[in-house]
Amino acid sequence: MPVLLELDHMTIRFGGLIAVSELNMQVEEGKIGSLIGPNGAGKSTVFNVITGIYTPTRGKVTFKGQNITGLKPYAITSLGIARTFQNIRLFKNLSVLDNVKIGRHCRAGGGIFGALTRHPGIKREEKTIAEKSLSALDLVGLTAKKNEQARNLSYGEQRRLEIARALAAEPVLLLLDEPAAGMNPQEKQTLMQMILNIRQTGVTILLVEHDMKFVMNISDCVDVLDYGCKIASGTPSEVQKDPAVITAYLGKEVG
Ligand SMILES: Nc1ncnc2c1ncn2[C@@H]1O[C@H](COP(=O)(O)OP(=O)(O)OP(=O)(O)O)[C@@H](O)[C@H]1O
Repeated sequence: MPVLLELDHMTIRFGGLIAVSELNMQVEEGKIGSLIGPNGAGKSTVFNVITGIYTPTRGKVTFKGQNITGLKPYAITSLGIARTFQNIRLFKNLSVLDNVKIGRHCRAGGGIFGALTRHPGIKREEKTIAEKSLSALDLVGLTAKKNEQARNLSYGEQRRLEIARALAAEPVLLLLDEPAAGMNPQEKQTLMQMILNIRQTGVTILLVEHDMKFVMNISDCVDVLDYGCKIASGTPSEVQKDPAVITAYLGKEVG
């Protein structure tokens, strides 16, 4: 499969701390990749570099063959990378559907003038936003709750709503930061099926996740970070057997 995302010797420092060092990593089109590692290993920092929140100190990020290093977050989103965050970031007083529509803003071109004048192009655009948002809700199984206030959803549903919002941007690559955090086993099962369904639609997925069972069950390939350095990379079964990974997770079960 062609490589969709590539990090080439990506390094990022915060003052004296090297948070990620010389990271080489690839995500192939159509795959589910995972980035794992103990607390503070640098996983979220990698997501923040890919999405343009941080500019790497050294190295390069390539997406669909284009160098995206140092581009602004909105530019990266409009090229086709969307993400969710570790903590829930919903507008709790808005409806479920409106929360998803917000995720679509990067694809909307009408601007404030068009919105105020109710230009016909804007009406068409609003129709597209509604349709795309509804299909994102369908993918995460929340269609029936579209008119509910986000605050009334269960925890697992709120996390799925965040994924729908990211999907509304019609990403080619979806980054999920600890999607299973805080979920019960039933919610994790639903989430896993949902991620597989999203992949079926052609979206490539990269996740950061602490739940090893979840990672090992769903991933095509796994990269392991420890103290900002990549210590292993491979299929789930290769990574689980890797002595460096076992040492990094000493005392914890990998898989
Ligand atoms: N903006 C920042 N300024 C200074 N240091 C930072 C910043 N962001 C991250 N770090 C540091 O970089 C290192 C990597 O942090 P990061 O959050 O990427 O790890 P992580 O693997 O995602 O951890 P966790 O699993 O706990 O979320 C940590 O030592 C962290 O304290």
